[in-house]
Amino acid sequence: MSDSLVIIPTYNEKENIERMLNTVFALTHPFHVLIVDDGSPDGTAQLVKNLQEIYTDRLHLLERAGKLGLGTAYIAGFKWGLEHGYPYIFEMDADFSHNPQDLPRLYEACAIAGADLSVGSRYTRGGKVSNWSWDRIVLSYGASLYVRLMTFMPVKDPTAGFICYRRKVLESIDLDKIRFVGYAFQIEMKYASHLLGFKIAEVPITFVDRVAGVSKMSANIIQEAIVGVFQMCWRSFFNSYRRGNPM
Ligand SMILES: Nc1nc2c(ncn2[C@@H]2O[C@H](COP(=O)(O)OP(=O)(O)O[C@H]3O[C@H](CO)[C@@H](O)[C@H](O)[C@@H]3O)[C@@H](O)[C@H]2O)c(=O)[nH]1
Repeated sequence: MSDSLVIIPTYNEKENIERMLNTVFALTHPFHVLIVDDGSPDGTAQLVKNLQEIYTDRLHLLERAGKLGLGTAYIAGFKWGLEHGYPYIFEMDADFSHNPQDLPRLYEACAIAGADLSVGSRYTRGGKVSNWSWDRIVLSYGASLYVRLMTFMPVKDPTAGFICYRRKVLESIDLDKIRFVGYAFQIEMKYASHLLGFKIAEVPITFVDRVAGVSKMSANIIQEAIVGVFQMCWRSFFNSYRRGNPM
């Protein structure tokens, strides 16, 4: 048994997933991995099944029928991780935009330094973005500013998707109340954690744009974030994300 589960959502990541898994499993800390694949037409899930023959106890696979969005993939993964008893549960992209070598630093920020969740942050001191197009930088930085102004969250990179959660955070949040399915899901999870009083630490990382495969960013995802953040703040005025509270 390991104390750490890394959830990696995948949609058409055949070009990245084998190298990613080999890298994670070569780390000194004995991370386990759960792949949540949404029926990738490129055969990502079959490749993961082949790798399960090598990484028998450490590599798990959840298959879903179709592309249901990043947010619901993580929610399914969180529920699986909680059911299987992991004390620390991580989010990470499959495409090396998050460097798996940074996983131990996120772990230490929680397990040693005492944060409830640690966020791999591009916009905290020491963090940066490498080889992104200027329009993607403007969009991402603008989104972060917008969210910080709307929510008053003390998090410089609220859209970040490289995270370590202590299980108590995921147990406290009513995961069925998380409404965003796209990347705004990242904002909503941090917002819920913040409202419930959990201690959020930002760990500086360098985010590198993917070299293989394509981003799944779309106009719908951006629209969900702009309109949705406003609705999210409004709703939270009246109700709580805490498990057991009506919303
Ligand atoms: N299962 C599943 N996986 C998905 C889906 N959409 C994307 N993914 C997976 O989610 C990861 C991130 O997808 P990308 O499309 O590469 O994301 P990105 O544009 O680089 O966005 C990253 O940065 C954003 C902030 O700038 C983050 O908000 C986002 O979570 C992600 O880390 C990849 O492993 C990808 O295969 C989906 O519908 N279903």
